Amino acid sequence: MSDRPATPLLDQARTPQELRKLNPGQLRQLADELRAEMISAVSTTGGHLGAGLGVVELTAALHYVFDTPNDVLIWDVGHQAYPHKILTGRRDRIRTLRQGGGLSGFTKRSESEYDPFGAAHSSTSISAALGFAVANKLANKPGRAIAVIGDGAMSAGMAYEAMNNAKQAGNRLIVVLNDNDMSIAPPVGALSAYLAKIVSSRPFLSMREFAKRLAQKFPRPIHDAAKRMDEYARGMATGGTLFEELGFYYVGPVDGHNLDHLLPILENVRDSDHGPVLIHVVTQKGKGYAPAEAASDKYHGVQKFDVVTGAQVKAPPGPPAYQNVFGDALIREAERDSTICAITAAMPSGTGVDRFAKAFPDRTFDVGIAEQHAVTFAAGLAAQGMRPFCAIYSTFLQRAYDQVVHDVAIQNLPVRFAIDRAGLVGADGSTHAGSFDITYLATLPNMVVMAAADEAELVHMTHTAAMHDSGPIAVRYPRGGGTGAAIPEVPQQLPIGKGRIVKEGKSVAILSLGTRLEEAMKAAEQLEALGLSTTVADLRFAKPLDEAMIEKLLTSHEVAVTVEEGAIGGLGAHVLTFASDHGLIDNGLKLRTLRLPDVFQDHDKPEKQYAEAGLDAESIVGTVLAALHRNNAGLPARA
Ligand SMILES: Cc1ncc(C[n+]2csc(CCOP(=O)(O)OP(=O)(O)O)c2C)c(N)n1
Ligand SMILES: CC(=O)[C@@H](O)[C@H](O)COP(=O)(O)O
Ligand SMILES: [Mg+2]
Repeated sequence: MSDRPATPLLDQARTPQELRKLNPGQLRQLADELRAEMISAVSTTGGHLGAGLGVVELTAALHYVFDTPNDVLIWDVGHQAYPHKILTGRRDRIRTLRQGGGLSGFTKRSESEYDPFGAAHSSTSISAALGFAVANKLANKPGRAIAVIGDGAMSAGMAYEAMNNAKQAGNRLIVVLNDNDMSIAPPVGALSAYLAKIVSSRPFLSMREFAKRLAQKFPRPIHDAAKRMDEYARGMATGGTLFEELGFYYVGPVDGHNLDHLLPILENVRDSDHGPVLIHVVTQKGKGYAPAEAASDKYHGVQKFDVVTGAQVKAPPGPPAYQNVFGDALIREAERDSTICAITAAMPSGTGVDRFAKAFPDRTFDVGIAEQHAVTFAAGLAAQGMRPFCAIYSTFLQRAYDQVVHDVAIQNLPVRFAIDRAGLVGADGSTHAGSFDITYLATLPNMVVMAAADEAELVHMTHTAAMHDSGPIAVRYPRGGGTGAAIPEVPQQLPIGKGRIVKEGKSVAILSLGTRLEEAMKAAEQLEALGLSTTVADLRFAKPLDEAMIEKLLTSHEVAVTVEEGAIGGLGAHVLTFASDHGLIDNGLKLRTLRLPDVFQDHDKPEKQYAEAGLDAESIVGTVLAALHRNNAGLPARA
């Protein structure tokens, strides 16, 4: 055994074309180098680590066996795609991950030809891959579509809708089920138990075993490929019955870290002339990095960290995160009221429901990545007398919009929606921005929509929601920590549809919603310094509006500006409509609405995103001065 260090291989595998020039025996070393590179990169950027560590071998094997990008490779969610990015020409930029102007933390079409389909919201990969496969078939073009979907993502209904429809793709569609027995939290539900049963009840499918069974099954050449595949799949009885009943040929379970097994099995599936095939690959989230393997969350999402110790660089101690303020406030409500319960869609820690679960395990429901089910499940609970809090990020609630309309709002059921990650979220970028919930909820009859300006307001609004039995109600709040406002000992029940004047003034009125209040107050200070007396109102409700307060403000100030952490169609639109309906803009009022721009903003630091969106203090001041035809010195603007 030579004691000379092995020649690094990662430098020779900058693209899949280069990778495929290596011989199979070199892939083990390549995978080790790839894993080390990923750990090093993420230690400097932070981001999603555990999922990518679990698919290092799988990534190398898929790009080695399949002719990417002609064979399209679609990663579900895409948070595990850092090794994929390193092997597809982006190693030089991998340390720009999730930073302004840098690589996205998920797959993104505009970023690379090797990212045929963008992701970030889970469970879309099989549908997308099926689209590519059928398109190839219709165009009589070669090329397969491979969807890599996790066991967590496989708990969403959309995955079954796609599999139910997949037969038409034949052998052009391959689904790789990456089963690491983890979601963000441990997986839940019957599917997780089913997969565990398969994995625990039989050895990994080795190539020798695979070939032996194949030979046993087909001693004589069978010319009819369909018959061959059918017998091989059925006869092998490897337990993937659920998938076989959906029309897939199940192959597995396969050890996803054993390249000696992975490569030949993938080659066989590639060359099979029948399908679709589902390969059940078993991996370990966090594989190959001891601190991640030992962590309960397998380092799903990490801050920058010390590679040697795994110690993450903790943010300086600040106010409690909104998710935890909500979790604790809900516990207080549940102590008082035994009908209060909490539902999360696979995001217990991100929503603060994990805290509630410790206090009230019997009244906590993690339904898996199943937002549509979560909402209608909550509607059923409410219809039968419970007071359910459905805690779902703004962006993920988009997936359950029809359930909100059809099952909750139309029936006027008292479901409470705790909408975290409202507004811009920073590093996760446009796929995770909570831009639309004001628009998509405040337009619904019966719906009450609140926005917390700080953590004290969140406590009051959680209580208000708990006490609101006459129909659906939502409270939205942003990602991260609050303003440091004191957490009230006794939560107040806020009068529905009533805002509050935070600062009295005379000539300018800023109508703020949610946590833009801080910037609104800074803007008011700047405007006062320019001689413009400014009122600041925290509207608290996007629906119903505080019409009396708004009418008073609009008829007693020269300029009025609404500001919200939401896209067009939200608070500003409702205030404009109210003003128009009541003739409040007929006599020269200068009314302006500040909202998110009509673009999907890329990832960056949230404060930068809000400045870019024109929702910071400077932009509010600029809007007022422009309305008054003045410049930033407060002087009349030159004609
Ligand atoms: C619709 C939707 N809901 C929730 C999430 C948040 N989320 C991101 S990754 C993840 C867990 C995914 O588990 P799995 O598919 O098993 O992938 P793994 O991290 O184990 O590789 C969740 C719930 C999401 N991305 N999309
Ligand atoms: C990949 C994914 O969708 C989640 O991991 C998400 O990134 C979590 O977002 P937070 O970090 O805001 O909880
Ligand atoms: Mg998983």
